[in-house]
Order: sequence, then structure tokens, then C-alpha cells
Amino acid sequence: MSSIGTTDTTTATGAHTDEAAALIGGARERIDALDDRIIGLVQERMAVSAVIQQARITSGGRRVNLSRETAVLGHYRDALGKPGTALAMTLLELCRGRV
Ligand SMILES: O=C(O)C(=O)C[C@]1(C(=O)O)C=C[C@@H](O)C=C1
Repeated sequence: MSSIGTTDTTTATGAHTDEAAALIGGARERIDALDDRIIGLVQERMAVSAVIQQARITSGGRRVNLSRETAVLGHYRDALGKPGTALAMTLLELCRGRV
């Protein structure tokens, strides 16, 4: 593209050159595919967690197991830092609802 014009692609990506726009477009496709896989994994985690919770409730126990949640939170914090804790809290809420 010329230095004074912008194509639809560069407008959509925020890039200022066609080269950067092409790179961003390709990388966004990879991110979209990764997000689809992450969403699928979250849904799989929710299903497995539901099996555990149902077994515990059916046996007379409670839905929530705080010591296990502490271990899950620590796992994510160790791997990803403070935002990992927030991510784990969101995952736990998705899996067992709000407590
Ligand atoms: O590991 C368990 O005991 C679960 O019930 C699973 C899970 C989880 O989704 O990680 C969900 C609820 C509990 O409070 C703790 C952990």
C-alpha cells in the first residue's frame, strides 16, 4: 500500500503496513483456533468436575472441597502468577458455580 492510504485489512488490524497486517491476520487466526481449543478444554473440565461433585454429593458430602480448591489455585498461581489465581477462580466458578 502507499504510505498515505489504508486498506481494509490494515484498518481492521490497526497495522500501518500491509506486511504487518498480513502477519497480524495470520496470528489472529492462530489465536482464534487456540481460543476454540481452550474453550473446549474448559467445557471438558466442567464436565469432569461435575462428575466429581455429583459423586461427592450423592455420597452425602458437599459440593465444594476447599482444600482441593486451594491446591488448584496454587497450581495456577505457580504457573502464571497472580493473574493465574484470578483465572483459576473463574474456572472454579464455571465448574461449581458461585459459593
Ligand atoms: O476436585 C474436586 O473435588 C472437585 O470437586 C473439582 C473442583 C474443580 O473444579 O477443580 C470443583 C469443586 C471443588 O470445590 C473443588 C474442585
